[in-house]
Amino acid sequence: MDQIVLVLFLFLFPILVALLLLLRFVTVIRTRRSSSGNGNSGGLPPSPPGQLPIIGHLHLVMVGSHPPHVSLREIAARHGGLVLLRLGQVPNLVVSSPRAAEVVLRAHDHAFASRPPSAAADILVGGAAGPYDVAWAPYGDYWRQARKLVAAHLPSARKVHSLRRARQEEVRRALAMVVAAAAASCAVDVAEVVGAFVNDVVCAAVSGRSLLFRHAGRNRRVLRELILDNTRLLGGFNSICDYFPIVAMLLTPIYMLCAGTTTRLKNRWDVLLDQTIDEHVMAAKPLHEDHNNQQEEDSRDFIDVLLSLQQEYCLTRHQVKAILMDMFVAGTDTSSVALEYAMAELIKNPHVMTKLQAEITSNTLKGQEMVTEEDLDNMTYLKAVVKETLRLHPPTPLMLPRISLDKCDVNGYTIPAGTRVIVNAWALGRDPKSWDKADEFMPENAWALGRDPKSWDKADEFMPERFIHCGNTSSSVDDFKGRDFKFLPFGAGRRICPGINFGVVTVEIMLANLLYCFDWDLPTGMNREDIDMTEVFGLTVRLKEKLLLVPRSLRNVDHT
Ligand code: HEM
Repeated sequence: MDQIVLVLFLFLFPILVALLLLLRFVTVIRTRRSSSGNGNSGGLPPSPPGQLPIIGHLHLVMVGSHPPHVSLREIAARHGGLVLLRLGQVPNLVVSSPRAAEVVLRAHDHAFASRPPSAAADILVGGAAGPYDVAWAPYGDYWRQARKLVAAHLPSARKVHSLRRARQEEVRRALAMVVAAAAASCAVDVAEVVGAFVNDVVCAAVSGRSLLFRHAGRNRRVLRELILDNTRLLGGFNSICDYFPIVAMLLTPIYMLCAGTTTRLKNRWDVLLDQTIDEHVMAAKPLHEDHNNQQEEDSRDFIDVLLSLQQEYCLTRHQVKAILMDMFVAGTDTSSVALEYAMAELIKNPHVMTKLQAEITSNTLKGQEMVTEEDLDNMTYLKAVVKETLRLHPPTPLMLPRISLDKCDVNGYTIPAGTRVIVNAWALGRDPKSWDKADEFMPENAWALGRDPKSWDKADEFMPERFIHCGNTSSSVDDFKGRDFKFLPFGAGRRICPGINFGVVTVEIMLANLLYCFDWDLPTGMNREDIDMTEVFGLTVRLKEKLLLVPRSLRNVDHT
């Protein structure tokens, strides 16, 4: 098989290169005509020099020591908040300034409400009409229905509230892992503790009655692996098929090989999802006549809800599985990454940790063994710490890609229909023009001229206080709701994350308890400066090196 692929590759490669060069020639001529025809105004946004034949600007994003969101910020610093990059064959509009983000995500919300085609999503969650989940579905009737269904039943404020007891149980279970390490004076791998916790919280909400994925066991490990593989395949710039669609079409055998990895992943998902759906079907109880029975409604997990609405929404099993996969992937990795970064920043900034611990302790009844969700209401500093973490480390730094449905005008530039859009949420959160004090060091017009990275210092600092105005933060999720375009960890517009309430409360309750029950130190011999914040890029970013911290118990937690 490998030899056949090689022969085909050697035979087809020269033809392919010739075709791509021809295509490139035609594109350059068309681009020049379009720019000269429009003059400065109404032309395409600026593009950095250094575009290469065939790969375009791909090397500027992919090659080098920085992950793509950092490279893209450097490009923006030199060429502006709106830049056009040709990645492979595909034009990409990179949005890195709050003003440009507001025009794209608010003024032209409709034009940019779709997702670009993704070869991996087509296989993992796709059907005849494209992806059948919510996150990758193209804008249209199917997406509207699926999103309505998800938003009304899983992450709605009422449902999130009804799940608080289950969350508290999962917090207790996670704390037990830490208690054991504290008793033995051992370091814990923070990602492992918070990853297991978030996994169990999401599983409790999605497939509550089923223990298939929950708690230590093989299936939970498998689920974790599947989620990581999904974020690797769906994120980033490594999908040849997405950036070279003609290559994918012409070199079918190679395309099949690329697709092989994704198909194997999809098959593994199918086994787990079919098993848990079957389990639910077998155990299904007829719904009580009285559909308003709140208790009964609250006790149903998301799979119960999906199955009961399957006929009304005309959902196939394939579509049910696509939506479920979305919930596991979108709900799990994002919150656990946020928790890990929060702990990393707190250990690097001990004065913040001390202040936060004082606030948590003073807002929790004396003698109470754990913080409850009711206690969180008055913890303004905790909410500021979570916001500051998401500002500096948005778990999906480039959000999810969009595509322009129609030709439109953005800040005087013409954006052709079919342009992919990358919003760099990571760069928005560190834009020194937007974030306190950083402006002191900047001449007003420096953005367009390029800047000395040294002057990004303050915007790069972890300062939760910047979210506290007159001793108060606005309600926990207000700043996240996509109205403030310098801070978009959950995106904005019609495709904004529907899981904000769910994600934020999951992060807040776990973080509060980790700091209420324990003091945290670095392993012996390690200094704060030794903490390696190098990131691994994917749909979500994560720390490359394990964050190992030594807990010391502050109070007894009954974890039996
Ligand atoms: C800290 C936690 C989370 C973060 C930082 C986060 C971030 C994001 C971002 C940036 C997007 C893309 C928005 C856009 O294109 O404008 C998104 C979409 C999405 N998120 Fe979240 N998310 C989190 C938690 C959750 C949870 C808990 C769920 C579900 C239980 C969820 C479900 C989704 C779905 C379904 C979409 C796709 C929305 C669409 O395309 O219409 N997320 N999320």
